[in-house]
Amino acid sequence: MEICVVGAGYVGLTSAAVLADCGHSVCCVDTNREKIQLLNQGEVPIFEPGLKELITNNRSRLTFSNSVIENIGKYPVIFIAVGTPSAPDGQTDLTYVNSVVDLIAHSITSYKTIITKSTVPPGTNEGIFHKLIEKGVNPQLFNIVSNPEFLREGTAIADMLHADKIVVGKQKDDQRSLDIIKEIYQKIDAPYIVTTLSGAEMIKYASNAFLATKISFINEIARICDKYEVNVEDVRKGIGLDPRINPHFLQSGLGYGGSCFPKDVRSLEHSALKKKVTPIILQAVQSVNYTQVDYYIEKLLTVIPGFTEMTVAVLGIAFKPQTDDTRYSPAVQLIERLSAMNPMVHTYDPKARLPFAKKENVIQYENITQAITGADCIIIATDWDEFKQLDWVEIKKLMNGHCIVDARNCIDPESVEQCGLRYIGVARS
Ligand SMILES: NC(=O)c1ccc[n+]([C@@H]2O[C@H](COP(=O)([O-])OP(=O)(O)OC[C@H]3O[C@@H](n4cnc5c(N)ncnc54)[C@H](O)[C@@H]3O)[C@@H](O)[C@H]2O)c1
Ligand SMILES: O=c1ccn([C@@H]2O[C@H](COP(=O)(O)OP(=O)(O)O[C@H]3O[C@H](CO)[C@@H](O)[C@H](O)[C@H]3O)[C@@H](O)[C@H]2O)c(=O)[nH]1
Repeated sequence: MEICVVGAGYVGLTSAAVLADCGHSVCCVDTNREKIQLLNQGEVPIFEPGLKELITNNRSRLTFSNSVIENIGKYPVIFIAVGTPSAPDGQTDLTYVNSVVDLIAHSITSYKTIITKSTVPPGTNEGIFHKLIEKGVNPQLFNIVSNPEFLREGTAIADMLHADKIVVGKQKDDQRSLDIIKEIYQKIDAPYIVTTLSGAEMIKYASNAFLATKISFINEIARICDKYEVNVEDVRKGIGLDPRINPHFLQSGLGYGGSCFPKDVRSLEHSALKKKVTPIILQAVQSVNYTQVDYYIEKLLTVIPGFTEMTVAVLGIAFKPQTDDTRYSPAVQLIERLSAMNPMVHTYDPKARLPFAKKENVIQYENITQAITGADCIIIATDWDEFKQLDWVEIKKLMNGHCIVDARNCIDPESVEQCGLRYIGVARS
């Protein structure tokens, strides 16, 4: 198949590389000149494990270009993988998706299968169909497919290659698109869920909202555990063994972040309110998450005397390990709060850079040793493996104080305490 992937972000690049690896001829286009230039020089503008290698191995079937409209016009299959950020009122900003639809309307001369990978609110793909018709495009010239993506950053390639499902939303009686999708994903062994355009859109939002709900649920349970001196890790294990609950997405910490959960839960809330449905659970999920960093800081102020006088080393900037993405990162939120409160904040992340303008009292170090040296307190804000494997005897020698705050419950309390350091987890007494 000849495929044009529009958008060279996390999803666009991963899709392009995986589709090329499946034997298709793929052109990935983006308006961002710097990204395309880097890609054409053999570099990858984001950190995603294995992506650089996959792109390099499939270079014969994979091209990158800034000529967006030319390639949209040329290819029979178009994947829309552009960003769908939050607008200030919480609804999804469809500017980028709409700009691609405009380009399709301007360039279409032969039949196209238009596949939306971007996460878009229920009704959007129906809207794309009507928009193209309104712009005078012959309905015989295209079909629209909603094919949401469920990959996670950090494990994006495996998630795509070994997807647990392929969701296809299509228009009634459109067998042609389903056949094309099945050909595209021929090498991926996953069950198909075939539904309407809006059905597929809703599956994506419901999936993210459910996972976010699990996280806020365990974070609320952690708050209650804390007051009763119960170890939330025991509770997590205890409930997680029940197959109806399962152990995934029950790790308490600073709350969920990233480019998807915060914006998608908010967008679903907006979609509900638009139809006069009060999404009580979605609102509660967000309420727990919005307050989680502050709740945790309050706790530190209570249990660590003189906390505001301390030099704090925050380990982790990315919203989760194995990515350089800092969008809605709770670690960044934490660093910002501490910088307004503490005299000095050191930080270190194996891949991510601080996304905000330089602050006098915040220093990002290039290695962990420098970040820790002289710190009164260390806070683990992102659960990178590098932080789980630290040698606490050596750490103690470098520190000025003795507080180790494990804001992701990712290290063994005993190994810290054996070295004469104080361990403070999330509801982990
Ligand atoms: N990041 C994830 O883990 C993930 C997973 C599943 C689904 N999604 C969804 O996939 C979509 C893309 O997410 P992302 O994280 O890859 O986004 P991103 O912000 O990393 O990348 C989007 C890219 O689209 C490009 N773009 C915007 N308008 C364009 C246009 N008119 N023509 C060509 N390129 C254009 C931008 O320059 C940018 O490089 C979003 O809807 C997101 O919700 C993301
Ligand atoms: O038990 C857990 C699991 C995750 N998190 C946090 O939740 C956020 C999101 O994590 P994760 O889901 O692993 O990352 P994403 O790459 O954002 O992936 C989510 O969002 C994508 C974009 O829609 C979807 O495709 C994926 O299926 C969905 O997992 C991160 O801040 C994690 O630290 C927790 O706090 N506790």
